[in-house]
Amino acid sequence: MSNELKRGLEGVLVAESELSHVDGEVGKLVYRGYDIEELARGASYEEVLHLLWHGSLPTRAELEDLEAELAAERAVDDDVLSTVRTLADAGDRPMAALRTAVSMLSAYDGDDGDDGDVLAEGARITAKVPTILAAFERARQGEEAVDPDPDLSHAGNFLYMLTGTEPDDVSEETFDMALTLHADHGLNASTFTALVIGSTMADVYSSVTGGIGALSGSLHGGANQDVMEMLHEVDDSGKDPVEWIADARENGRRIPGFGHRVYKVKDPRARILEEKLRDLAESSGDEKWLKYTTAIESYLEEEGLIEKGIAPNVDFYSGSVYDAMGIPMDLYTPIFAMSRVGGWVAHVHEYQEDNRLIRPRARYTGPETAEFVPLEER
Ligand SMILES: CC(=O)SCCNC(=O)CCNC(=O)[C@H](O)C(C)(C)COP(=O)(O)OP(=O)(O)OC[C@H]1O[C@@H](n2cnc3c(N)ncnc32)[C@H](O)[C@@H]1OP(=O)(O)O
Ligand SMILES: O=C([O-])CC(=O)C(=O)O
Repeated sequence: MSNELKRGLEGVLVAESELSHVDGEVGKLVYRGYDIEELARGASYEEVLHLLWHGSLPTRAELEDLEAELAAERAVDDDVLSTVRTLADAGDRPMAALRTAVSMLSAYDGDDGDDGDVLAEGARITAKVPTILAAFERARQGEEAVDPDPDLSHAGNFLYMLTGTEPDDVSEETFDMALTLHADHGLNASTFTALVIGSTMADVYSSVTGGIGALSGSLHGGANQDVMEMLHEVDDSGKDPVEWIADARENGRRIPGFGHRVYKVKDPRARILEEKLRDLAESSGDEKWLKYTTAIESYLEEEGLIEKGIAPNVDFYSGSVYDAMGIPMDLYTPIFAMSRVGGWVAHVHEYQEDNRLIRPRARYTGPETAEFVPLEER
């Protein structure tokens, strides 16, 4: 048994997977062999779910079946929605409220005779996450929840439930593309969390709840909100973005949206989102965040950060895209979860096909022996 310590499990292989591959040296991401760029531009999120869950891009009939399955499962029990409203009133963060609500869903699963079927239960969770998030946001705004519309796509229906208005084509396509881009990414921290939980043969509600918790942190999915907070900080400072970022670097600050455990070059998803941001900024005429983000990236490149392998990741440009769509900042990470739930479900399903309990070890650095002293003598 090897005693080599791999801090943060860097580079450790713990499973085989056919789902997605990240080539961090050249900046390439594929889902089951399909390049992320082609999927982002050519496939809907529902097509990507079919690819991840069922192994192939769907035929028209298969896609219609999956769309109908998801649309039929969008409604969320009133008890769960009432808890969501309570959490919104109490000032809970949306990511925390989502974690609580997903955990609660297991009590209202509907028992379709498929108890323990990861794909069936996973599809139900995937269908309900947008409803939960939209209801949370509406409650915060003092508005009634909007019922899901089964005729709209996964992306379009979320935007509709959020605003009460059917989205235009550009918003729906942009949001759908963002969902596709975030759906899966190898054994990232939240997927690994879901897998560890799944490897004990716990239910998929537990895996997804754990995945949401892991994704919320600032080193992982939470970074998309941090990027937007940084951009506001730059703006509020009245400084030029380059001056601001130079000061931040001098003060030893980590730059959110930069750096990645696997990518040593710019994340291909960041390229696609940057391009999308450029299109949105050009058509709206509001180029502020585009100017700030690109100025920061150029400065960090000149400073040699990118050469050192600390390059823009998926979180660097996504927030500015969501902002252009009028989405509040603290929904960015829950939206990441809304997409990544598809990947979590796919990985748990795949892993459990040939399951082995995941149980690594820590090198013990405590004392060899210690003499026990009873409480009354301490
Ligand atoms: C969807 C996602 O999860 S993508 C990642 C989202 N997270 C972020 O954007 C947060 C900012 N980025 C980071 O904190 C890191 O790059 C991580 C956590 C993503 C990856 O980190 P790791 O692979 O563990 O690298 P680690 O934290 O060991 O950093 C290695 C070196 O790069 C530096 N570094 C890494 N990221 C950054 C950054 N964003 N800004 C400045 N320096 C950085 C570290 O300071 C460290 O330098 P040192 O060796 O001189 O001490
Ligand atoms: O892969 C990772 O470590 C982080 C992640 O989830 C992503 O980049 O989408």
